[in-house]
Amino acid sequence: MAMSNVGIPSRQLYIDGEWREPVKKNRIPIINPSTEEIIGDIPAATSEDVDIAVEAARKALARDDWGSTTGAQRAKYLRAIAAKVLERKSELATLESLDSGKTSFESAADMDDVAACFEYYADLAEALDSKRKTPVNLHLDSFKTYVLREPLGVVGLITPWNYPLLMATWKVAPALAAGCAAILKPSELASITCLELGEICREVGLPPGALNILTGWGPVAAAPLSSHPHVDKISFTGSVPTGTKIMTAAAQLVKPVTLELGGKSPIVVFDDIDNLDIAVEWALFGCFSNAGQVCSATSRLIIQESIASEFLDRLLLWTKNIKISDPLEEDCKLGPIVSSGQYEKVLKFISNAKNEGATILYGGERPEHLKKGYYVQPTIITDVNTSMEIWKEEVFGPVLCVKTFKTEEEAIELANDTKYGLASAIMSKDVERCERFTKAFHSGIIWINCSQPTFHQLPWGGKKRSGFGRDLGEWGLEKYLNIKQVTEYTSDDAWAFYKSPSN
Ligand SMILES: NC(=O)C1=CN([C@@H]2O[C@H](COP(=O)(O)OP(=O)(O)OC[C@H]3O[C@@H](n4cnc5c(N)ncnc54)[C@H](O)[C@@H]3O)[C@@H](O)[C@H]2O)C=CC1
Ligand code: BAL
Ligand code: NA
Repeated sequence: MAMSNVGIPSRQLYIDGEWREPVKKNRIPIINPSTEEIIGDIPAATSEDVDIAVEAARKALARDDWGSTTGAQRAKYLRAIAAKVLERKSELATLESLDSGKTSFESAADMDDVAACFEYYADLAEALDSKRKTPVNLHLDSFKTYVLREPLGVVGLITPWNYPLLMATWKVAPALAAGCAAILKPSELASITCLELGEICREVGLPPGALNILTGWGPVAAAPLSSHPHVDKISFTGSVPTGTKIMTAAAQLVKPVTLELGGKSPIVVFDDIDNLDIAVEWALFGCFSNAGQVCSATSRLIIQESIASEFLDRLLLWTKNIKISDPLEEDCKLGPIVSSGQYEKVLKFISNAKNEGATILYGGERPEHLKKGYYVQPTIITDVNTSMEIWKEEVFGPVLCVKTFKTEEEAIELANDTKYGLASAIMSKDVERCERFTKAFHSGIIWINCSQPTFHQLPWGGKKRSGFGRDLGEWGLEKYLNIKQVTEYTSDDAWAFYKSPSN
């Protein structure tokens, strides 16, 4: 087994710029999914702590050191955070792998993305200063008008475990760039690196209360944010059932939400591809990277019948070549599933598929050489029909299901045959066909001749049951802004709607 010299820090809740013990003093064990061992614990916040954090956030907004900052001043904090993340990159990446089971290569890439995302929103924060006040010309002499972009207020950011620090950053960086005060609630399954973000904020001198980090159980530590009268918005990434609960609670207060809820994304492969192996590798990466625990995983392979057999043969060879091991081992390409609960869920999806009549072409079990840890082999399932659970439901594990098609019409129908709409991929060298599919796919993200590359300049989010609103890019910043119109009457003349009593 790969050994790590990195110790697990023992932290409290990060509230008002300092570490605070939760009011109820409870803690939650941290489990390393590759050993199934308890390696530390995190504080478990309750509604009492949420109230304290919300108050700290409100005070930060009311104080000049945060509430009156310019975008350029906030950019300095964001850049300092990015620099600290890079300084601690190797340690943070190891912590991410120990907590979530991510391969060390993927954890290190996440830390680079985290730093780059803070840098990107630092740029946008600076650019916001010139857009803060935009005059609007009405072609009327009697009015002067303008539009202000202001921080929306106190925002609740509820994030998942599949990219723990990166998904938090997709929300924290733009929220701080906008000038909001935020309360981050990471997933109880992987919170270590998000707590370290608290230490980084303390070290760079981020004004107290601008970012508060509460770890704990979802229904106890996160639900109170959705129903809190002084939380102005919720931005959430996670499951559909939890997204529904958050939206229901927020609706009672007409609180805006953005929801990123995962999917069952298709990858459509045509027989005109130039290079089979290149397409095979994208199909593999699209479903097995991060052990398939990716909201945008292209977990439905829809392949043209004429090349299906050859494609599957190559896919099998590539799949057998994937190194499954402790995520800290060199060249590991598939680590464990994040938790025992998720592991059991993935295995159940596979056994249900078998019981419904599908064929497990490869995998489906714990790898023989790994006796401990929540490992599942990369799994390829064929003989799938569209009424099966494995075709319809998000597995969130390394499980690819395969269907074939003959015509373009059939391919698009299969691709869109899902309640979700996050991402869709097409592999074809026919440029016009790719354009037709770009238009026909019902999703927020389109990949052409690839699957999964993600850039923080581009909007991220879906439609249908995958949710609404966008993270990343300028769209990821806009949602944390209040758009305020200001209309000033500048004429010396009376308005003269009513008859004046003095005439
Ligand atoms: N869209 C995505 O990126 C993700 C999708 N998922 C999907 O969700 C499934 C279950 O994973 P979970 O960890 O159980 O996801 P989840 O949706 O329950 O957890 C995500 C976050 O929501 C919080 N949460 C839980 N209950 C809450 C409530 N009542 N109110 C407010 N926040 C609450 C959790 O503490 C966590 O921080 C996965 O198998 C996968 O299908 C999971 C993680 C990420
Ligand atoms: N590339 C990843 C984003 C997600 O799974 O949410
Ligand atoms: Na963990």
